[in-house]
Amino acid sequence: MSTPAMVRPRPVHRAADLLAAYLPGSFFYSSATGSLLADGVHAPVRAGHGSRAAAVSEALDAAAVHGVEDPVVVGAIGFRPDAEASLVVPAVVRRAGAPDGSGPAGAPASAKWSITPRPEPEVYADGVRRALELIGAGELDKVVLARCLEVTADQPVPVPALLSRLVRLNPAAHAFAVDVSAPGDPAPRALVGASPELLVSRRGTEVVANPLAGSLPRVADEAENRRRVAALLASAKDRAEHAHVSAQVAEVLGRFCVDLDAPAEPSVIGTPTMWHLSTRITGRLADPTDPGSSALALAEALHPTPAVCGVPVDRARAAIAELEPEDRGYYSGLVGWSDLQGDGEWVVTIRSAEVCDRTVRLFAGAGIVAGSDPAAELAETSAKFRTLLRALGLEGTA
Ligand SMILES: C=C(O[C@@H]1C=C(C(=O)O)C=C[C@H]1O)C(=O)O
Repeated sequence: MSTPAMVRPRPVHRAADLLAAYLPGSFFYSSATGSLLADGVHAPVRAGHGSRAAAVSEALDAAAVHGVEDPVVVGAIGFRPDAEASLVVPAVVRRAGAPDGSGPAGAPASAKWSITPRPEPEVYADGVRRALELIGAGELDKVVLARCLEVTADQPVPVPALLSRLVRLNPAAHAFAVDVSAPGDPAPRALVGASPELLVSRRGTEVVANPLAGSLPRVADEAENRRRVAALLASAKDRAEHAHVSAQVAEVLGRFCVDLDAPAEPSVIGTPTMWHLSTRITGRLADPTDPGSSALALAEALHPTPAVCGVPVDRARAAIAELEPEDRGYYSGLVGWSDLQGDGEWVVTIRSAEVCDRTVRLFAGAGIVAGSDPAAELAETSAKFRTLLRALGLEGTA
């Protein structure tokens, strides 16, 4: 079994050192398994939907032939099949352990802000009603509807400080910052976030996925939080919403794995702002030497899970295109890294924003199934925005 890149013996850095060294244009990723900072571009990886995993393996092989030691590919892929992707073999990679809560916290930006919801909250709630009609008519079983907050400051938003605060406030999350600048952007564009959701990781033969779906906002009062956790576990609506995701993830991984372990009952995980039903699914790869079983190949086979799209997937995509006025861009896509051995870690791009100069575009979505309540779904998206709003120093706004 190959040793995962992030735990290979390395010159010792602390996650806080990597965060302090992060500059706009770098790639940063941290999770409970370690941290990675990548700079420069040895080679970009250009490939479309369906051929990315193969292009990534080729780019990694070519980088190894060119003498790059332990090459990795890092980056992000957008939601739609024809969406943008930003994948590179970086020139320099530094690794460290998991964030330990130390390091720069970065003061909240003191800028003046204006916040524009897109669409207006009532329009989002109307979209939920329309989705419920489609579900009632038997067109759909589940669809995830998202909305956007466009936040504009009176000065450029400092991405390093925002990233540091995201990591400090969400030490257990999969935190990331990816340069997603594209031709035509008025300034460099960064995708930043603190996702609670592991799409898939692969280390040697071991595969792990941790789908989430079915949520309630977390509050300050601990007795109320205990009630919410119990309510979530007891809610038939939330369990049905969750089961769509856990079943699809287990079905897809079952094509690649032997010894798949998919618990029948969800548990609850907490983030600083939310409670989610969660299922940790593990498996052993049938053929780890097959390039078609790389971490990114698994991620592409899973994406989009019903945690961000819906069931059936094509009708859910069509409903999203009809009911969401804003293009999702990188939101609800995937972010992560893959190495030469095919190991890697890819997370669902949620609790995220795209930052370009003075503008921050936040997205948050909620799964709609029979029994969903438009006001509760709207409140759920507001609560999900809190991850980024807190990091921006804009707590209490949505
Ligand atoms: C779509 C988002 O989150 C996803 C949807 C969830 C839900 O509908 O309950 C829960 C966690 C995530 O899988 C988001 O945060 O924007």
